[in-house]
Amino acid sequence: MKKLAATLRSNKLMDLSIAPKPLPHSLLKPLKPQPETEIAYPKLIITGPSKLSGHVPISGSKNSALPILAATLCCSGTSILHNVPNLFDTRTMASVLASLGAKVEVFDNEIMVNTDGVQSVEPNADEIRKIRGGFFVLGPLIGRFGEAVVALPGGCDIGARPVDLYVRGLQALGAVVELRDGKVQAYALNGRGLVGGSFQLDYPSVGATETLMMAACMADGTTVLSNVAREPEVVDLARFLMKSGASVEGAGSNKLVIKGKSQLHGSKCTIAPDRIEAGTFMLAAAITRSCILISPVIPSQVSCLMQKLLAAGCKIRQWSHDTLEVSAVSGSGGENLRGFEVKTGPFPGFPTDLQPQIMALLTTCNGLSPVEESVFEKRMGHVNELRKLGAKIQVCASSALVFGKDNGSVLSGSCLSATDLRGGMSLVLAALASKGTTEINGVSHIDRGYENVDTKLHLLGADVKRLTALPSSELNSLIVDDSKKVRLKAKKTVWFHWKAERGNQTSLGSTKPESSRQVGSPIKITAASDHELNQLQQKLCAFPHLKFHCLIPPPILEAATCSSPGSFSSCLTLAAASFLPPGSLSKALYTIVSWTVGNGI
Ligand SMILES: CC(=O)N[C@H]1[C@@H](OP(=O)(O)OP(=O)(O)OC[C@H]2O[C@@H](n3ccc(=O)[nH]c3=O)[C@H](O)[C@@H]2O)O[C@H](CO)[C@@H](O)[C@@H]1O
Ligand SMILES: C=C(OP(=O)(O)O)C(=O)O
Repeated sequence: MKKLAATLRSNKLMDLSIAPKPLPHSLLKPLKPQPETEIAYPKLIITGPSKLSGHVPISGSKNSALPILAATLCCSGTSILHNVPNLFDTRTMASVLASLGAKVEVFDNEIMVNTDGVQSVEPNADEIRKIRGGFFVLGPLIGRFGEAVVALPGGCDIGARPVDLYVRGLQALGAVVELRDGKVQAYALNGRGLVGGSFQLDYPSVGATETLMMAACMADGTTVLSNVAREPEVVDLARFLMKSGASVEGAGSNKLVIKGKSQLHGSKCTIAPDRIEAGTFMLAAAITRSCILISPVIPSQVSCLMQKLLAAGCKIRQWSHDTLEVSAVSGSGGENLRGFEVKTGPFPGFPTDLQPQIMALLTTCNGLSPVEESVFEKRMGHVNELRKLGAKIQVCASSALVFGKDNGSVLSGSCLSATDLRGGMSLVLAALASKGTTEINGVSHIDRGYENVDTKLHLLGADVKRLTALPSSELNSLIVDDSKKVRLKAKKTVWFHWKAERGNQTSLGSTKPESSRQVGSPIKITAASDHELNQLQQKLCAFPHLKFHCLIPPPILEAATCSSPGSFSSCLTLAAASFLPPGSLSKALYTIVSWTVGNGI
């Protein structure tokens, strides 16, 4: 553990007699995650307009579960978390903890973490870069072990999302913090551990508040953090830490007073319901002019949204302490909902994580609705996609003006791509209200934050289908014979879903192999080198979304297999071409931009 501190101390460039200086703001911007391949699958196919009815169960909160999972690193022994949503982000967080040496066991919605075997202060950087919440382990690691090396995080691409407040806050607690090779490297300056101190955040950042709170719980002495975030997820984290033996006062207000303890112990915790998921389903009821029951939800956590929906003309009834009924059925005013103004802000302001979804609703209301995004500077990615459905929205920087139904917004199905979590969900909501069929690509963004979203909508009566790439378990073998031919065998018939482009035309298709090319009979791909063969194998084994650019001249379309060595991408192109229906692409030069193997529609 002390290796990092020793290395940093031996660095001649670093003079420990000088107080740490803040790192330049520009250096602290997270690296943008580089998507290796096109994210097309899974897709959702939604046919609307939908009418919803019945009850929807709300899962545990992603944004509470992530910092609480990080906080288990503060605790010796075992922590048991119930009601953890089964999401890409929580599974990734579990791998982050495991990469440090923690024992992590996942049973459906329960996660047990035992940190007694933690041997590293450097979590797997690839996992950290996939999500935002992974970065929060910085606080517990430096708090408990005196040092940490954590890669800059990923998460939704909705702004620069720098981490300067985390760094300056840790420096105020006596840490030396450096940025090297895209990683934040930190150690406690006095060689023992952090010391309590005071720090005022320039902005009430949720992640920085949570990270500093966890670090301060194990600092020597008292820490005062001011202008902190007041979000319910911060309160949930404080509750878990206090159950584990910490002393945290003021959670939910803008000032935290934390008395450091030398040790915290594992405890049990039930993750609170996800207020953003609940809010999204409230909006689903409104946009489809339906009536649904939503529980569990803590009404005070969605009061901002309730005010907006009531102003629009929806009816909301509280059935019990954690059950709401949201109704926008025709006859009760639902046909003609009124537009309204939205400005996002830190809690108790309107949540930025509901801005894209409420914008979808506004496209179906009457009147002009101004929307101002004040938390993230680049959270308008959904607007272009909503426009493809027929929405009329003008954008200027972080503000938008939504022209409602009476100003010409009429939604009808189209082919869309999700580019971030909540933006993706706004497309789902709009698709539910659209006439006809909408295909939504990039649903993996939505799966980061909504557990079983398609099943929940289906049970409410929506016509929603999920199209997935075939799971690798369905593939029974990838055979490489002596002549280095790669054969893909599947247990059941697979389809090839492809996307081709010619000029500005895009063509999407799904091809079932002809009988002569049944899966089970091999796709033969000759690789140009062992290296390319390895690359191909790895990609196919991991169930890939292969992306390549290669023109297919019509004569080669006739070829069923590639018999001579060529480049990796041209071999794949030929393999794909061999599965296209004869003549489908032969009339013009197309570029295959992506293809995947999956189930039939
Ligand atoms: C995993 C998680 O809990 N994610 C939530 C968390 O993200 P996250 O914790 O990343 O969001 P923050 O509250 O930190 O970000 C708010 C604003 O503060 C800025 N900032 C933040 C830190 C910093 O060191 N410097 C800085 O300038 C950000 O760029 C952004 O403009 O809160 C956001 C705001 O409610 C939510 O949208 C996210 O869903
Ligand atoms: C922005 C979000 O997530 P993250 O911070 O994990 O990217 C979100 O949940 O809307």
